[in-house]
Amino acid sequence: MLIGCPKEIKPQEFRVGLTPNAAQEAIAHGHQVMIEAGAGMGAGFVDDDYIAAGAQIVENAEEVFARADMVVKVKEPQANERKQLREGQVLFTYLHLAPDPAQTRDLIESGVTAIAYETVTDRNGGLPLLAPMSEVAGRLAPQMGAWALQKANGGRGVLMGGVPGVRPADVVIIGGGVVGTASARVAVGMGANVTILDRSIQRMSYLDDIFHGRLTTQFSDSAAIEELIQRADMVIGAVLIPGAAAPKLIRREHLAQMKPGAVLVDVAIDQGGCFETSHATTHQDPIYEVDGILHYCVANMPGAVARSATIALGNATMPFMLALADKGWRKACEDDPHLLEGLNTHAGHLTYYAVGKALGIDVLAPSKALKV
Ligand SMILES: NC(=O)C1=CN([C@@H]2O[C@H](COP(=O)(O)OP(=O)(O)OC[C@H]3O[C@@H](n4cnc5c(N)ncnc54)[C@H](O)[C@@H]3O)[C@@H](O)[C@H]2O)C=CC1
Ligand SMILES: CC(=O)C(=O)O
Ligand SMILES: [Mg+2]
Repeated sequence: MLIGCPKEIKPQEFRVGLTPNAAQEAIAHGHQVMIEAGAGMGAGFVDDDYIAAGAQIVENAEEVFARADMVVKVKEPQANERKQLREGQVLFTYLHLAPDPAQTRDLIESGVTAIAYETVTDRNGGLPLLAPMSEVAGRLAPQMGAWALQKANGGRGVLMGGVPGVRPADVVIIGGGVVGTASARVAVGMGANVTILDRSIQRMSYLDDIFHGRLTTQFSDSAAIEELIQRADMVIGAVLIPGAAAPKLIRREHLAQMKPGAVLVDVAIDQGGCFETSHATTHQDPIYEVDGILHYCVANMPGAVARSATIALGNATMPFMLALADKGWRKACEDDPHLLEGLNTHAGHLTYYAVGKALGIDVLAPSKALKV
């Protein structure tokens, strides 16, 4: 199979879909790999690294999209990239379709077989291709929030760890999955007073165990959220209902009850965000203010630490990428129901139920899509 990897074109996205190591593995499996010139630069991989791995460098993305049997990327295809996708081609990348009707329509119309990293599952009920980036974004969230809390950036001027005789920042984390746990680890490490909310008692029990009383867990209902945000300096939104649009847990009227200059970090923004007033921002212009409350809503946070994030993502995607290349998408998905969960569009059909529900589009069952 000919595997192609274009340079990412989303603003300030420096990750790359294939590392030189992944390219070398694919070539060892008998495949050909084509990389757009300069695609790895932002993550510290030069063209010569790919050439040494046995890959071919091509001058532009058009050639990658035109020739590749499978396109491997990081971010959802942008409008210009979507025009170049076609039926019979496999696209393997993050998609986040539920909050993105335009992308969903374009992918369906293109006929491409699109497998979304964020909906591939594992046998423990986890999301193995989302988890590495959730680890990264989760660790970044308190760091970005702490920066926004600084007075010069519009924040309350509160230091995360406080100082002797002065209270630390109150940090509320909604959602105690991979992002929430990683955020808690960093916020606790910075000395903040951390409360983490989830709806899974089992998950809170795990968090209670591993943090040894260094944070408080609380069941996530609207009363608890309303009470906690009134004294919060920072709220981190880290909920997920896989594949679905994020529930809006803080609405605009709640902002008036918060402390002026408090910060909302909406990590769940790639699924539409869990605060009503959130809209996606970029690393170039990451924060904005609504009713005196700062919002940080960067939808590709790991792009800020592109090298660490690219390697972490590449480690996770490699076995799936190899299975897709070795067996073809159909056999790979037939053999692995967890990979089949990643199938979001195929041959003009939407094949993921939570997206269909969010956007009101009919869905072809993935098991039936295997036969189309
Ligand atoms: N902005 C960015 O750059 C990035 C964003 N993300 C996003 O972060 C979000 C979280 O991802 P993960 O932590 O990997 O998911 P996860 O599945 O590990 O954790 C989600 C948690 O939310 C909990 N939850 C669901 N509904 C809830 C509610 N109403 N209140 C409180 N908790 C609730 C679940 O029980 C679960 O523990 C996703 O939307 C993901 O796409 C992930 C990586 C990068
Ligand atoms: C998960 C995701 O959207 C990202 O890493 O950018
Ligand atoms: Mg994202």
